[in-house]
Amino acid sequence: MFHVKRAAELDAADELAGHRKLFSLPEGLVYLDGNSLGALPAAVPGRLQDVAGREWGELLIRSWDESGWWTAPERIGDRIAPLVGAAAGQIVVGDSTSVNVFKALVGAIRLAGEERDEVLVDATTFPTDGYIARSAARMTGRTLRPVRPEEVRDALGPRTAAVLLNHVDYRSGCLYDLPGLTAAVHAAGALAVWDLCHSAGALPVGLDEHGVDLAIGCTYKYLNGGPGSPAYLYVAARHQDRFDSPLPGWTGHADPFGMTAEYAPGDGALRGRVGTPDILSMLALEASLDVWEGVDVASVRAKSLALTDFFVECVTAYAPQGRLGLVTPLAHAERGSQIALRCDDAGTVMKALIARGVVGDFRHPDVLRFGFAPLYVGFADVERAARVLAEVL
Ligand SMILES: Cc1ncc(COP(=O)(O)O)c(C=O)c1O
Ligand SMILES: Nc1c(O)cccc1C(=O)C[C@H](N)C(=O)O
Repeated sequence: MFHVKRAAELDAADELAGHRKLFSLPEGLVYLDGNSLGALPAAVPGRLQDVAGREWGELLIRSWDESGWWTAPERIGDRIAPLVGAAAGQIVVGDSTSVNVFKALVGAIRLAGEERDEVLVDATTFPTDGYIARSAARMTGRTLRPVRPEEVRDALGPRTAAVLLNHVDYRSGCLYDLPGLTAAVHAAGALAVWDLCHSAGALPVGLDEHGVDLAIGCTYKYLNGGPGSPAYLYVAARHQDRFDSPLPGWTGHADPFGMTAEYAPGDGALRGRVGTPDILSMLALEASLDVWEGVDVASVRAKSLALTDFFVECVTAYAPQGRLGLVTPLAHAERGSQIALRCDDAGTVMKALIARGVVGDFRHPDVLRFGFAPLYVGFADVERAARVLAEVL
């Protein structure tokens, strides 16, 4: 009873509580998987109908200009920029995260110069980053060295060209020290490339403030862009002139409609563009970003920590002793916006939870993962999730 009452008090005091009505969520569902696929902002279906019916159906090819389709990648990049602490003109939206990992890492290796022949990658990373890093290193004649994030500082040296790191680990929910690690990478004369998939929209990133070189992230998690929504690429302004994309497609050309045989890169963020933007997904993302109007990322972070603290508190109070192990660090400075719990039969437990209306996910081999999206998850949801988890166990 204590935790039910406490949840009601916390919800009553929650300044972001009003944002939940901006989302379409099934009645009675506790959705704790916004770190994999964010919920649907209620305004998106109407906007998509307009894009398909009027902009595509009626205006047809005129929409590239008249509906602003052509400039959508940079325009939407500028909408994402304040959420990750970047000034305008440094982010371009398009392609998948995997493709942007490739652009960013090869771009960073090229910026670092020929004499630096080693690339460091987080050994515990979400697999696609590791796969792409291996290929990027192979193609550029560098050696790939996978290291655990805590080993990065010792691994840096005069050979290091670039380091690809995750701001928040997808499995453990561990938040890494982006300012400190970026500074260490710079002290070694290398470039830092950060994957923001699990932090953007959940906590302050401070790309400009901390001097990050390049970054990428998806938009379908805490940014609620929808399944397969395009990812983004950040190239710090100071690197843009020398950023040499390994995928120099025609839409990143200085004069795309000049259709010249020679490639001449465009200025600024648009140099990160490749081919024709995926307009339907991109404009769904643009509409979904309206939910951030007037939202301060610091208040999102404060609520995220309160939600995750409360979840740990409820699980500790309700769950049978010894059945669960906490994977995510308790220290706020080391925690993203998810709680990962180790449990022997995690796969079966998660299926049972989902059947009872509490959606999280299972990650091999034994992790129950719960993501807390502060714009639409409340404290009563948290209490219910912990209670149902305890019942299932
Ligand atoms: C850290 C990280 N990088 C990359 C990806 C995915 O890449 P893509 O959007 O290309 O599927 C994910 C999750 O899907 C992720 O968690
Ligand atoms: N991107 C995904 C997809 O297309 C299907 C299923 C899941 C995903 C994910 O986002 C996985 C996610 N990056 C993770 O943290 O596990």
